[in-house]
Amino acid sequence: MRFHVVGLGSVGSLFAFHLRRTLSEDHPISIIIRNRKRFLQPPNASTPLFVEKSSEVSNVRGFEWDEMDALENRISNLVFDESGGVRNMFARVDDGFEHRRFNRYREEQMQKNRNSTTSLSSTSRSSTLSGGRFRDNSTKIESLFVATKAFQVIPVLQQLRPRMSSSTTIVLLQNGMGIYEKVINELFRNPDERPHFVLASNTHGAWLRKPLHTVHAGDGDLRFGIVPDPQGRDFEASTRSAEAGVRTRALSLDDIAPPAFPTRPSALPTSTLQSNASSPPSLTSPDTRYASLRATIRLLLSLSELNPVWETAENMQTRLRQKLVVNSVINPLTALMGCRNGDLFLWPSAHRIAKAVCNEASDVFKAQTLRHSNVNLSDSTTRHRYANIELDEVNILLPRELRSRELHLRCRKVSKQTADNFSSMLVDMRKGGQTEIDFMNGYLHRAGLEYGVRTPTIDALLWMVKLKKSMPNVAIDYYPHLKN
Ligand SMILES: CC(C)(CO)[C@@H](O)C(=O)[O-]
Repeated sequence: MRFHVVGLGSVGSLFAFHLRRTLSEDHPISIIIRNRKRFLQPPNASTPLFVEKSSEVSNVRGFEWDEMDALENRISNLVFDESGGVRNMFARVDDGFEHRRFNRYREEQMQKNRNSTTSLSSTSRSSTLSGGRFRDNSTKIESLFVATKAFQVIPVLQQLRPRMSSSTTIVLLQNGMGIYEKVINELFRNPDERPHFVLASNTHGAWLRKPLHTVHAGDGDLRFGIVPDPQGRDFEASTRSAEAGVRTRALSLDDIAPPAFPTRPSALPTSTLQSNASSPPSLTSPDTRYASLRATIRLLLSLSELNPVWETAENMQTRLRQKLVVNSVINPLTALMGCRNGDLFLWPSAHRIAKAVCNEASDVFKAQTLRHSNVNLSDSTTRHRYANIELDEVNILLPRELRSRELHLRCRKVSKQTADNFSSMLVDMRKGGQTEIDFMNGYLHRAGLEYGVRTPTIDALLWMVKLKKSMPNVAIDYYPHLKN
């Protein structure tokens, strides 16, 4: 079975490295790159990926490289009007230099595009140019690890969608929350045609020394959970099994699909999970639809150096929310202050801001939990009781990890564990690129509005990051006397 990886930042590179090291050579790994011009030499099967850990550098080779057409890639985010002119632009740019260069020649490219896509502009009022525009690759995608930035997921999946089906498995590895919901709403509304989704949360510290060379700076873990099946298959049946004793109830690959078809599991790494299914399904079995999901989960479990943990869907939601808060504290504060993660909590003011964010986020989670719990608010006594209580009293319904104090402790712990790192948001901002703030503080802000919870500190950080990103950093140059 073939696995694809898209997004070759620090996390994507670390993943691709460990996938290649773990999988037998019978299983090709294709790295989808968005622009070969970013490489000094076009990559090929002997192009290595390097990972540096504790000053020791290792490398692996043997990848296949899929190239998204650079021009198609850029123009796929342009929305054209009837005359072929640009109506709106969601240009995905990697840094300020790319942006400026892109601006310089976009008119020329657009002109070429207008000439070659007249039918597009004449048939629709407003269309996006997208959909499988790979120059020379149309391989079907069975399993895809998406390690791009959160804001790149939609355009990238939009382009790859023609190569996917309801049997494909997509692993989302982004920081932040709300990405899966956006993907479903914008790209896969029909549950019958929807691929399988796995949500993952990575806490390993990693940064790119240069393209294709990742520094694995701090050990963390890799938690992942399968999004419940719209077709109703229960991926967690074994955890509820009446036959198994409480101690032996665990997630089982056999709840996803029986083994041995069609992924030649002898060629996959040996899973620590034992299979107890009797016989492989037939060629026409509906289990073929779930084969890539089983193989992907099995592969994730075998990435032992990344400390993988398969979580139930419910536990995964807790993990994702916990990480969301850590990111909503550390990322904007380090990006605004221009400091390393470990510098933050040396200062009482940072603690105050972090505590306020954790309180607000925990209140949002309590309100969400209350709304989705079994508390029957149509019952007037219960409604009266809950209408008058402080959100604190709902603590009992909230997983311990999402209580304010625990969240604050978690922020401090991550800041310490990644003390020498520059956060991804600080790096994005310094490169002049887009940040993931809309999927971090932005997600909590929107949830606060939806559940009627005020989030003033979360919002202030959100607007300040946006302000910092948009305001040119020149003011001081106009007033030289202020520099002394
Ligand atoms: C947690 C975090 C801030 C640690 O570096 C990381 O998720 C990041 O940089 O986004």
